[in-house]
Amino acid sequence: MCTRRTRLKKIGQQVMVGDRVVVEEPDWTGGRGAIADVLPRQSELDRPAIANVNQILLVFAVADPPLEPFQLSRFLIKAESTGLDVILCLNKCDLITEAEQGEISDRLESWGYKPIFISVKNQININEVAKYLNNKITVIAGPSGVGKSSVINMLIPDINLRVGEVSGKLARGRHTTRHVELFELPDGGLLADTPGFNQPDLSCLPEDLIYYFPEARRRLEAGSCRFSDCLHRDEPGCMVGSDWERYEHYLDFLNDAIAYQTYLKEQADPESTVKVKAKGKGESKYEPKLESKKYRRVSRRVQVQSLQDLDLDGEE
Ligand SMILES: Nc1nc2c(ncn2[C@@H]2O[C@H](COP(=O)(O)OP(=O)(O)OP(=O)(O)O)[C@@H](O)[C@H]2O)c(=O)[nH]1
Ligand SMILES: [Zn+2]
Repeated sequence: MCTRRTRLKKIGQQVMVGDRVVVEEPDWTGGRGAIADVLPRQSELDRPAIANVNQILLVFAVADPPLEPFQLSRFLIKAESTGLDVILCLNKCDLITEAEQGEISDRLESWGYKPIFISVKNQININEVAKYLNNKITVIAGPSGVGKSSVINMLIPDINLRVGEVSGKLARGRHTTRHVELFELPDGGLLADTPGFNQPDLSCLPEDLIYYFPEARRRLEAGSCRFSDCLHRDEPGCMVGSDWERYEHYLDFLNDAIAYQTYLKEQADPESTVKVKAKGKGESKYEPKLESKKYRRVSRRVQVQSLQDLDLDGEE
């Protein structure tokens, strides 16, 4: 509803969903105004393109569809790679016993997570989830059919999402992957939805990957590997080791990451317009390749974070 001041256009300042802006000359009745300034962003996600997101609410189901560890791991890694906080919510707990819940809980604790078991059907722990979302900007993600729409409906009763119906998908902006909307939570805070997808694309660098595993990250916080370029595949003096459940997942994702890096190197010919700037500790990022060093911007405060391909719904 607002226009962007010419000055902002000249400096190429984009306005994103989630941005805090200064609006001049607001026309309250017409719902119009002019955006004069965009305040510094705390975070920036691609896909969905939202600024100032605080956390990701990852929703999985304990059954129907069955909880698949490798798929869960993949979503967790993708979420961790944004650098945002991750809340793991396991829905449909009405479908399993308490003992089964305990087993899942123990297992995920060894991964470095403390899942919240919920049931939209039996209204279990919904308030617990609501507390986490209070006054934060949250993006909800997870595979298809786990109950994301059901959770959103429960948290925001007047949103009128039609659960499990194709026609209801329009309400979530599913028909266009460009559509991003922040919904207001009744007790304060904003929630954005991402369309369902089954295999998020992992486009991180090999040296960053290990930091997206909390259980391995902990070991690296306790001390460094002997080799600074250690990829934690049994190198001598490695602090990470192989005695952790998700080590196999790590090796699998590492192969993807190495393939990705090879691809980037192939792209890194003089014609290429982007390059990867690796800062280590999970902070690599792309930046435009500039002619010479003196034109390069000094390190940006705002960390450009990517939640790419969270909306690979195939309709783009
Ligand atoms: N047993 C049980 N079923 C649930 C629960 N929550 C949701 N469901 C059912 O799970 C199915 C999928 O729910 P949705 O909310 O559409 O799932 P979604 O994650 O939004 O799925 P997509 O729109 O495909 O991304 C529906 O049939 C719901 O009724 C729950 O707590 N327990
Ligand atoms: Zn190592």
